[in-house]
Amino acid sequence: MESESVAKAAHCLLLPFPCQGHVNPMLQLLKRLEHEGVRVTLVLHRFFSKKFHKIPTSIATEYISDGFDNGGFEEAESYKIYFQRSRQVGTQTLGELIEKLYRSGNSVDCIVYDSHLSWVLDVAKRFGILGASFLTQNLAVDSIYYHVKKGKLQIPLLEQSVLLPGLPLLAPKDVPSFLCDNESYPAMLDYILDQFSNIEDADWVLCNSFYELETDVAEWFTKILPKLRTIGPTIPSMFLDKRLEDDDYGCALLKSEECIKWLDERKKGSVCYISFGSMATLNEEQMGEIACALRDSDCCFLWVVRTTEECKLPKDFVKKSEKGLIVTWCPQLQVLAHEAVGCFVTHCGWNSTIEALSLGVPMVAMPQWTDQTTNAKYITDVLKMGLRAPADEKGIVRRESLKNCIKEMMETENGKEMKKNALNWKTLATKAVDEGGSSDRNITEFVSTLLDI
Ligand SMILES: O=c1ccn([C@@H]2O[C@H](COP(=O)(O)OP(=O)(O)O[C@H]3O[C@H](CO)[C@@H](O)[C@H](O)[C@H]3O)[C@@H](O)[C@H]2O)c(=O)[nH]1
Repeated sequence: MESESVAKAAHCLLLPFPCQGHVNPMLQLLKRLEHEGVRVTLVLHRFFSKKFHKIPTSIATEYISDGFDNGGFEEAESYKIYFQRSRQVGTQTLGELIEKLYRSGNSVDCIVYDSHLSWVLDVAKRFGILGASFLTQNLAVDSIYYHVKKGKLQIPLLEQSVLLPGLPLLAPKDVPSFLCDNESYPAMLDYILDQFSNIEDADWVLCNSFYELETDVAEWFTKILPKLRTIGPTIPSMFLDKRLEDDDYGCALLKSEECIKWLDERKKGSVCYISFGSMATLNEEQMGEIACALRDSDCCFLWVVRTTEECKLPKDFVKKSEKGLIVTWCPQLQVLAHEAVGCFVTHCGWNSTIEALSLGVPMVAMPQWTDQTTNAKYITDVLKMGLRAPADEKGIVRRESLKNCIKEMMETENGKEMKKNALNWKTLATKAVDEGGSSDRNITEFVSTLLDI
């Protein structure tokens, strides 16, 4: 009876930004809210839902349109056109969805939306619904963008370093890439900054980070945004506090290939795992340098090369051997949790970064763009659990540099020290989400607001 009345009390829509790196943390929050007795509906962009390899049937799912139902960003003529039209059509179709739900007696109390979809807050307000903005990048990056949006940091950042409250001194190479080069992707930069156009009006601001990880910047930010709460790492409980069983991500854009059996046959700490996430595209020269670094390294390797990137591999490169395995997609958390994995060469997407620190895996940072440059700075200088592979004047990380970084991580005392630091972060991350931890308390506080409605 009790759970029935709770279920009636709160219905929350969760609306992720349509890409893998944004849907994963939202799904974890969804499962946690469900676990606490909140009724949740996942709202997906229609084009995005078609890309999924699997969406669990247990998740109540609804759809909205962004005006590009067949291809999303890829269908639009430009980012600018996509962002304008998706805001307009999204506003309309989300409103229609809420009305439809009302008519079927399924009224909505709160919408948790990816902060990149800031227009959702206007829709929530129009219907008198609570709006919770979900920051899927970390507070350091959010703070930098916030300062730019509020006119407190002038861009482009050329030569000068930046010092902001609660953050280390950031050289131009450490700030989000769009702030140094604000001309290549002006529409994308505007869109990113727009996360902070109305954030003060959100009823809640949730962030996929944890207090112990970003204490100083969290303290500063909560003075500006009193409703800001860290709720991460939003990775499946089975990899952290183990409170929820059989709790994998559940939604995947791509089908994972078998690689755990291959890892099972490798020695503890002997494999270097390489992945550049779901979006980054490397040029052929860079792919060739990575291939040679891996071929010439003493360690084994597991390398994720998405199907769209495979044509850039050197023609004669062997895809499966004793030493190495190339897959098009893998169950990354299981891979990072595997004892054979000794280090992770990463593009430093925030999910990959927080997953690696939650599983105690040291990293070699090869940031490509956006927030990844700032995450790389954190991995090396703040978390002290990795090295940044130096790039040359063309922006390419050469084979010798990468090989040396991998060797240092896997074979030296310095590498051992970083592994120790990584394991320390793993402990702190687990504590944050475990019962009574900082993120757990913040989620409980958020849930109690929903249940009080
Ligand atoms: O073979 C793979 C490779 C990746 N993943 C998962 O895919 C996600 C990738 O996310 P992330 O590391 O954040 O990279 P992107 O997909 O590139 O994410 C985009 O979104 C992030 C969150 O905003 C940003 O930090 C990144 O810079 C941006 O590129 C992670 O959960 C991984 O576990 C897999 O499951 N299997």
